[in-house]
Amino acid sequence: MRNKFLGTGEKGYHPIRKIMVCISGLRYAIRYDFSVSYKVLLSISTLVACFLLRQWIDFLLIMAATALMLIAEMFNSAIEALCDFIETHENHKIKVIKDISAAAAGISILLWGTILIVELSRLWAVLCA
Ligand SMILES: Nc1ncnc2c1ncn2[C@@H]1O[C@H](COP(=O)(O)OP(=O)(O)OP(=O)(O)O)[C@@H](O)[C@H]1O
Repeated sequence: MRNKFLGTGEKGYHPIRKIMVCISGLRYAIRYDFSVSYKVLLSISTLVACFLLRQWIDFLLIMAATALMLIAEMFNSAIEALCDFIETHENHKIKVIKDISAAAAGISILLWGTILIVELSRLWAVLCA
C-alpha cells in the first residue's frame, strides 16, 4: 500500500513481492475472464507449435502480439472494475470511459487475431510441405 510519491506506507524495495503481485493479477485475469483465458490458450498452443518447428521470428511475433493483447485486456478489465466499483447505476460518463477502454482492447485483439491467423496458416503450410 506504499505510495512512493506521497511517502506513505511500508518503506523499501521488495522485488519478490512485486513478482507475486504480478502473478496474482495475471491469475485473476486468466481465471475469471474467459475472453482472456481462451486467447492465452490459443497463443500458447501456437507458440508451442512455432517452438517445435523452430520458427523463431514467428515465435517472437506471437509473443509480442499476445503481450500487447494481454496488457490492453487487463487494463480494460481494471478500468471496468473501477467503474463498476464507483458507479453501480447507469451513467453516461461511465459509458464513455468504458467504451474508450473497450476500443483500446479491441484494437489490440484485432492485431493479435490477424497475426495469429496468418501465423497459423503459415504453420499449416510448413506442416503440409
Ligand atoms: N454504468 C454504466 N452506465 C452506462 N453504460 C454502461 C455502464 N456499464 C456498462 N455500460 C455500457 O456497457 C458496455 C459493456 O460494459 P461491461 O462492463 O458489461 O463490459 P463488457 O463489454 O461486458 O466487458 P467484459 O466482457 O470484459 O466484462 C460498456 O462499454 C458501456 O457502453
